[in-house]
Amino acid sequence: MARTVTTTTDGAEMLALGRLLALTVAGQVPAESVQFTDDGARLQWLGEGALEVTPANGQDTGLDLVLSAGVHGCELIPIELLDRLIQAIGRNEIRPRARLLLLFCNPPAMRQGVRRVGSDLNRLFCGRHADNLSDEASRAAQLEAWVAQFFSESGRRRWHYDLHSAMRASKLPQFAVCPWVPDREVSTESLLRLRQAAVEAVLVQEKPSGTFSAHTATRHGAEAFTLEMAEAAEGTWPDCLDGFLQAARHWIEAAPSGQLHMQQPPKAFRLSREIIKRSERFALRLPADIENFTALPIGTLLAEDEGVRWVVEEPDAHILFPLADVAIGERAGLIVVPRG
Ligand SMILES: O=C(O)CCC(=O)N[C@@H](CCC(=O)O)C(=O)O
Ligand SMILES: [Zn+2]
Repeated sequence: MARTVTTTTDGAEMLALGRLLALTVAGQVPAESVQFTDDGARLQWLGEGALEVTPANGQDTGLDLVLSAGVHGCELIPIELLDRLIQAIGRNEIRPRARLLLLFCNPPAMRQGVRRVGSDLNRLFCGRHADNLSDEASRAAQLEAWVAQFFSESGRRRWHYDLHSAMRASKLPQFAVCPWVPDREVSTESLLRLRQAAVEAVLVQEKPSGTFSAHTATRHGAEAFTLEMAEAAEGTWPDCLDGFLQAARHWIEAAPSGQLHMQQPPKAFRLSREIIKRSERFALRLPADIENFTALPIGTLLAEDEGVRWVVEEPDAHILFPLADVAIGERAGLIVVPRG
């Protein structure tokens, strides 16, 4: 049985496939595409950046869990979080009792440390790659194909957490975006599970989008979220990142969820308005370092564009994802308000 191992700095043995991040960034094909942990979990390299894990015989508890990161190559914290989880599986420290699909989504952007090389990958899912000939469109199609194969068995629970980082401080350090699914309200249990992972807020979307989590939610019925992980200034590691790692470990090991019902669900927001960049004259009129979820008094000027001024009209408004450096026609910020 194939079993290339390396030794980590603390002397522990690590399966070569536990180094998926290093393989992906180096553009290497592993010598062995299938490996087994000491406990018998099966790791299979599917292609660049993609690893499928099958629990050892008799250990599968019926959950299909997708964890993805690196859709935007400059978002380093989520990439590190996923790497830590994969390495822990490769060292047999985390013992999977769920099927896993672990994805580093955008290797070219990760290599360059940029949000995107060409098109924004996270706008090309739900089939939106179809009329697009870019490399990102092919990657979106490939990711969709892996997910479709992974979720092909009916009757199993399906979860997907797509890990991102908003690249700015946030009044609510860790938050989620819940994609819109026709005729489906987000389940209380999945919201409580977010809280368990140290997620403090959730933006509940009310219209379709082309994100990866929207794809798995709408096409595969998965409980899917984009998670915006907390920022960590150099040399720091906020507790909520460990909170997420601990929760993810519990999900992978199918550990009892404990006092889930005792948790308060995250604070819910809905989208009031999307600020769309219409021309090269677009300018944000907010401080460059404004934190996500900063409250916006009525009358605040947010942005100006050709013939348009974005001024706050709604009570209890907050800013999310302000970013002027986007393509024309794309979102340059969101005005969100508490939900119901
Ligand atoms: O847009 C930002 O400021 C960076 C964070 C980020 O990449 N967010 C995701 C949100 C996806 C969603 O709405 O589910 C994105 O913009 O793709
Ligand atoms: Zn992102």
